Parts: sequence; structure tokens; C-alpha cells
Amino acid sequence: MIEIKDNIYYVGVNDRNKELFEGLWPLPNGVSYNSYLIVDEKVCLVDTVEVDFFMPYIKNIKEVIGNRKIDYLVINHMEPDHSGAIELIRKYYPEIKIVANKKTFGMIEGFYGITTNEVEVKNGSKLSLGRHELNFVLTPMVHWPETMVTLDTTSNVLFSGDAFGCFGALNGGIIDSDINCDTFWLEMVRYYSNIVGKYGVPVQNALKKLEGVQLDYICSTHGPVWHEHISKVIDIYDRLSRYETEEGIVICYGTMYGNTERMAEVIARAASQAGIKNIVMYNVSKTHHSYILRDIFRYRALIVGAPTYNAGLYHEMEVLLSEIAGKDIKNRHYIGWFGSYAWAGKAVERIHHWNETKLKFEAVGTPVEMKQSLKEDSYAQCEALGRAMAERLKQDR
Ligand SMILES: Cc1cc2nc3c(=O)[nH]c(=O)nc-3n(C[C@H](O)[C@H](O)[C@H](O)COP(=O)(O)O)c2cc1C
Repeated sequence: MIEIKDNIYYVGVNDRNKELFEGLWPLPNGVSYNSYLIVDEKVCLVDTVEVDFFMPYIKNIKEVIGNRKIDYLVINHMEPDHSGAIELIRKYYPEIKIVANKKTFGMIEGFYGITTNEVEVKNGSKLSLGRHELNFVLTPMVHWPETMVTLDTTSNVLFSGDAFGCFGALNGGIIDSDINCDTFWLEMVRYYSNIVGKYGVPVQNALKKLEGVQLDYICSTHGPVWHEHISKVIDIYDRLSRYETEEGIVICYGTMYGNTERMAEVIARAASQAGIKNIVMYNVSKTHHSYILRDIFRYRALIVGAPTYNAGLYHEMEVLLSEIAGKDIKNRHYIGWFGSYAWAGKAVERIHHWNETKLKFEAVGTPVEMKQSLKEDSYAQCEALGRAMAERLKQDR
């Protein structure tokens, strides 16, 4: 039995089996589906877990309340990794009342065919469990339209849904003060950039609604319960949702036979010699775009390059550029690019088109188009591109 505070219990589960979250994002350290139980005159469950984990989940619940019934189920977010167990919970607790907002109920009917035992709440609605008072705050599009958060104003505990969430299973410790959190910080940036990244403005709106609220614990639906590091966690989400970046360059390249990779090496070396310390490089065929997106959210500059392939752009680079475009990254980001070909180049033109029509980052330096292999002139052009990006970054110091 894991008590967080004042009869608020953790009843979540860990998933160390799934390869890809949402079928898209790698989970090298697993993921947790967090759910919470508030035990008072009324018993209230906050969010559920992915349905595959129902048996360990119900055991966690029974360990806390035995045969007592559950009065309320608060649904902050309808994504199936949290709403998936609603139907089974209703089978175990037929009288349970679902507490949610209007949009959520539309989805509950759509996903699960449930239309009864509903308590509708609006922004600012309150629900008393006895000693614990719950306050509901609607936070639409963080990152689905029905999203809300629930604040326990008696204990200053925020049940934040996916907000402030993080990849990584919970290996014994649940609350951050009991865990070495080193591995979680970068995974939080990856989680944010991959899952929530597109919705910076709604995240900012949600953060404004929570401004000035006294918080002792943030109980999100993935990753550790935040207590000791609350201000750090809020700061990370704040900076990411404002698309704030540090000085640094992400260099991504596609390559089949190494010629384009060699261009990337020259560019990186020139940027380093010009004084940039944060330079990360990825072969797009080797590193999953999940990690590349994470670093694009961390560093201000991006340099991409790839070969021409069947009169187009090397496919893996197309995928990466479309992923970046899908995140709708606002604010200041710089881009430079390069490409190669053997008889009729298309790669450079195609990357230019991506930036003009979708990415709209500030173009820096002169794009380099190399025929077949690196020679004196293309070597110098690559150096110039790396230097130009370094100088652009240094102007912001
Ligand atoms: C399957 C395949 C298709 C290619 N298609 C084109 C093409 O349409 N136009 C072109 O100029 N070069 C094309 N190339 C040549 C490569 O773009 C060129 O050799 C490039 O420099 C390879 O870069 P790399 O050494 O980094 O793999 C193709 C190469 C391969 C293997």
C-alpha cells in the first residue's frame, strides 16, 4: 500500500513490455500508468490504467480499500492508457459515479457506450469527499480537447493527467524524493516533445490557470509523483511550451554509403571550432526520431542533410521533416541544410521546400549540394555552413 499524503494512495501499474508508446515512441525504460485513490467519507478513484493491466490494478485498489465500495471515478483524460479500465471498474463497482466534463462524457459514450451514473463538472466545479475538497480545472488541448486537472485543495495535491508526465516505469520508488531522478529529466523532455509538443499554447494557458496555487504534490498519470522537484518540473514544462531553447546544434543526416555523413562531420567540426559546445549528431536511419525531436526541443539550431534518392529526398529524412513539421514548433529556431546526389540532385531542393512551406525556421548559411563525393569546394562550403550556424547562435549570447 503506497500512501502519498492524507489518505491519498498510489494504485498505478508499470508497463515494461510495450516497445512503442502509441505504437510510435520507444520505451527503453518502460512507462507507468498512474492512478490514485482518495479514501475519505467517500472513496474516489482518479483516472484508471491501460486495460491489459487490470488485474494488478484491481489488486492495488483492494489492498487499500478491501471490500469498501468506490463512490466516484474522476476522469481527467480519455486517452485509452488512462480510460481503458473504465468498463471493468464499473463491473466491479456498479454504483460508481463517473465525474467528468461534458466533452469527456461524449467520448466515454463513444469509446465505451457508457451513459449512466455521470456527474458532470465544469471549470471551477467542486466536489466534497468529506475532508477532501476537489476542484476541477478544464485544460483543453493539453493534449486532447476534454483534458482537465483535479486539485485537492485540502491536501494541495494536483492530479494533473498527462501534464508533467514522463516516460519511464517506476522501479520501487513512486515519489521523486525517494528516487534518483537523473534518468527522468531527459525522458520528460522526450515525453513532452513527442506527445504534447504541438500544444505549447494550451499548456501555457493551463499553467496560467494554476499560477499561485499552493502545490505539495503533483500526481501525473506517467512517471514519478512530484514533490521535491515541483518547481523544476513546472519550469521544464513552462520552457518547453514556450519553445525556449539553449544554444546548441542538432545535426541529422541520412546516408547510404558515407558521403553525406562526411559532409555532416565537416559541418560539425567547423561549428565546434567556432565555439559551439552543444552539438548532437544523429544518423536518421539509426536513431529513432523520438530522440531527435527531443533534442530539437532542447537546442536552437538544426542542420539536416541527406542524399537524393529516386529523384526525391532520402525517405528517412522525409519522415523526420514531417515529424518536425507536425510539432508546429514556434519561436526562434534556425535551420541549415545540405544534400548529395550522383547525377541529378533533388535533396537540397526538397529540404528547402519543407522549410518554406511547413517548418518556417530561420534559414542560416548557404545550403550545400554535393555531387558524388566531398572535394575541396564542397568541403569549404560545409565548413562555411557550420561556421555560419555557430555565428548565428553566438549573436544571441
Ligand atoms: C537507390 C538509389 C537511388 C538514387 N537515386 C538518385 C537520384 O535519383 N538522383 C541522383 O542524382 N542520385 C541518386 N542516387 C545517388 C546518391 O544520391 C548519391 O550517390 C549520394 O551521394 C549518396 O550519398 P551517401 O554516400 O551519403 O549514401 C541514388 C542512389 C541510390 C543507392
